[in-house]
Amino acid sequence: MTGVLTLSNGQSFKGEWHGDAKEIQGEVVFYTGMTGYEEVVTDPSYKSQIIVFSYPLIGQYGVQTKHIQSKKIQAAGIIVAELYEGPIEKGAMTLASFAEGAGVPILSGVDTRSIIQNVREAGTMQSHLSPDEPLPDVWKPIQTQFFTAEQQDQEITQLGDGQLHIGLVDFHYKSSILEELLKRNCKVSILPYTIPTGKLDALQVDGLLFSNGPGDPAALKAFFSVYRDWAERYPSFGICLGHQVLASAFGANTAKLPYGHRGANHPVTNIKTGRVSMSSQNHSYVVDESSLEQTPLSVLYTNVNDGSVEGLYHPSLPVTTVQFHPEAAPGPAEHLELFDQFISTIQQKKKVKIHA
Ligand SMILES: NC(=O)CC[C@H](N)C(=O)O
Repeated sequence: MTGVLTLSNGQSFKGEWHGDAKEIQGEVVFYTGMTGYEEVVTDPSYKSQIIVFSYPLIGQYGVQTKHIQSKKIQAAGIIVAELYEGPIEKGAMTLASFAEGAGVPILSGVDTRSIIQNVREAGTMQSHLSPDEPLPDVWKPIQTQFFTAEQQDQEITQLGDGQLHIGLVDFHYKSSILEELLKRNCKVSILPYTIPTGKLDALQVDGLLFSNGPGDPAALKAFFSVYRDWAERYPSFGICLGHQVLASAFGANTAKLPYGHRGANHPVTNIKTGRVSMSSQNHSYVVDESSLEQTPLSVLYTNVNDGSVEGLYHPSLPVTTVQFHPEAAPGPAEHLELFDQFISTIQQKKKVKIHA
């Protein structure tokens, strides 16, 4: 069956339609990594987006549950130049059957380069993906708000039984972030982002990790003063949305990039050491550097390509944030050391506390 992607700038692209899904609308974004489609489509930060993969062949190693980042496919749609449909390793399933089971359409055989050129020129835009359905009269606005200020009826889940107790502030975390903490022998409490401060304090965590997540960080505005209070009292590490939220909590502003950074080879410079390293990225929003003047935070990393802010630190508190993804799932593993640094900062602080 044929399907068609129509961008809100009027350009349309025909391809082969896979699955039973009907018409969907979503923001088109593109991912430039050569591998990692299993992690990408299940990463909650891609919630409701239609992902175009720039690498020309996708699906070549199937899908294995050990790589997936959440319970389901989070992307609204998947667009590839060529879809590999098998044979695949025993125990894996094809990307097509994984997506079909999740009700997520794949459009293959599409000129992905041209779609990406459009997005690079016009910016990320709303799009319509359907099996030859007529275009809608009214385009839905791009969904950017994924959080509500109401108290969520979410349990606190505890995993691991290590000495260090980390609170993972859950903005729809990737499972590999949790795994990095568990690998380092931490006890982890997964905290609803709306957890009341009294309840958090009662848990007596040693540090907080503010997770990745979908959409606009401004959607969490109602909590910024609460998160600032937490970060001033607990060693804190923010990843991607967590970085944006912590920066905002300390008074910074965020802005939307024209087409975002999504890939596995984004070079960043550590301002303190001058070292350039490769990072995995997936974001649309960035911290506005000029707004940092109104905060106590300083820049730790910048993006080599466009100079945007890629990480922050607090000069006197154990607070570090990164816009990129140190958990490297998928992507280069050279920033895994940031988890070690987070843990050792907490350990040092605990030692001081014990000997004080
Ligand atoms: N990976 C993330 O946490 C993404 C953060 C945010 N949703 C953005 O697009 O900028």
